[in-house]
Amino acid sequence: KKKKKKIRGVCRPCRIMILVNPQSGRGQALQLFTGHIQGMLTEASLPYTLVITERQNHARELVRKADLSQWDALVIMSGDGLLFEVINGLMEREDWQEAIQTPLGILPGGSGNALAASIHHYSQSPPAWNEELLLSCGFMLCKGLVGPLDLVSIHLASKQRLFSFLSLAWGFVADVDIESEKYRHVGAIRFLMGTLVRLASLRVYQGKLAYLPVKESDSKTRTHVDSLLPGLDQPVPESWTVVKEEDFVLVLAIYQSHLAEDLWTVPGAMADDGLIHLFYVTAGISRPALLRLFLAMEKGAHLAYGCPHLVYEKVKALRLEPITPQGMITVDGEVVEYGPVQAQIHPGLTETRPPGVTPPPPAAPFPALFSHPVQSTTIIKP
Ligand SMILES: Nc1ncnc2c1ncn2[C@@H]1O[C@H](COP(=O)(O)OP(=O)(O)OP(=O)(O)O)[C@@H](O)[C@H]1O
Repeated sequence: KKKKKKIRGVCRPCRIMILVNPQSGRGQALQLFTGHIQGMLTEASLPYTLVITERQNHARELVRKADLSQWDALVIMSGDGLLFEVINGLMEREDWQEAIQTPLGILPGGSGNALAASIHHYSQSPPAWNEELLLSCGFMLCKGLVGPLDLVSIHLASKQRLFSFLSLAWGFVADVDIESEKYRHVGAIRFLMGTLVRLASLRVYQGKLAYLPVKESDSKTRTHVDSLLPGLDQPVPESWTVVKEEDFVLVLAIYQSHLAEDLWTVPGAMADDGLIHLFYVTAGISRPALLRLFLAMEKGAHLAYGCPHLVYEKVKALRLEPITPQGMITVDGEVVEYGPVQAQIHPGLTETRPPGVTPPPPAAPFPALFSHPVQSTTIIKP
């Protein structure tokens, strides 16, 4: 049984900062907030402060400087990109260890909404899309339960280090995600449109892939300082598996169940399972077979096809070194510098419940809010 804590339950009302990106999705996030969420928060007597983001990195700068003692939770109403900004803004702070434990929430306002769809799925509710998903996330937010969330630390060739809660993608998935942004006015269907366009000009991407597989005997012990990752200029350790193939159609490392509202990519994933779910598709797959995989993903049935080009591994760390000179790599759906990249999971391990906070009832729904309970040894900033 998962332990969950409540952000309320102490003697004063909870204070929530809600960051809304008015440009996200079809540009209706603010209207969706006022139409569906505002009344819910008022009825639940949850005081909040609304911040409307004005530009890229606005939220990142804001949380980097915010007095976090003023806030019990930071909630994002946008796509996954704004949460990526907020998490990295928190990790850039001097007091990042404490800052990253601030409960974070998400209300779907984008066109992908992978984390919102994943959280809804973990709550064991039947699938929901669009406004129904928003309402579900709004209800979960009002219930105020907090659970742990895994983070993945990502190293780029420029020595930049990023923190990711969703995915690292190269090849087909990254291309579709970015190329389909121009269809964002159509909502979630943009991914299907992007998939069809990219299928028409299917590419093979050359590169080297290696990973550290999870072993049965592995316990979810706390890891040190990206201890699994050698320098990017060093060879991978012998315990790693080096993939023989070097011609790929896609490589996708994902750590939540959903890649988008209607893409149930990892049927067994949990928010804090301590795993990177690594998928890759090798060259030679036909266009119809690739399309079938993505269509089957809506019901989480893609692995059942036994497609010989699709490989799925549970790993703790991985390294990708593209050989193809140009291409797209995305982290949580955002483009990052193209080149060698490696990643390691940091399990959202311990769940500490502050003294005096009553444990939630056993039948409590899954939390809508997450924190990453880091220990001083878990992640050390460069
Ligand atoms: N007012 C704004 N104007 C333009 N861009 C903004 C604004 N506020 C935030 N952003 C940026 O928009 C980017 C995209 O945000 P996000 O992924 O959350 O939404 P989205 O792209 O609509 O979602 P999805 O990827 O699911 O379609 C983020 O990088 C964020 O920095």
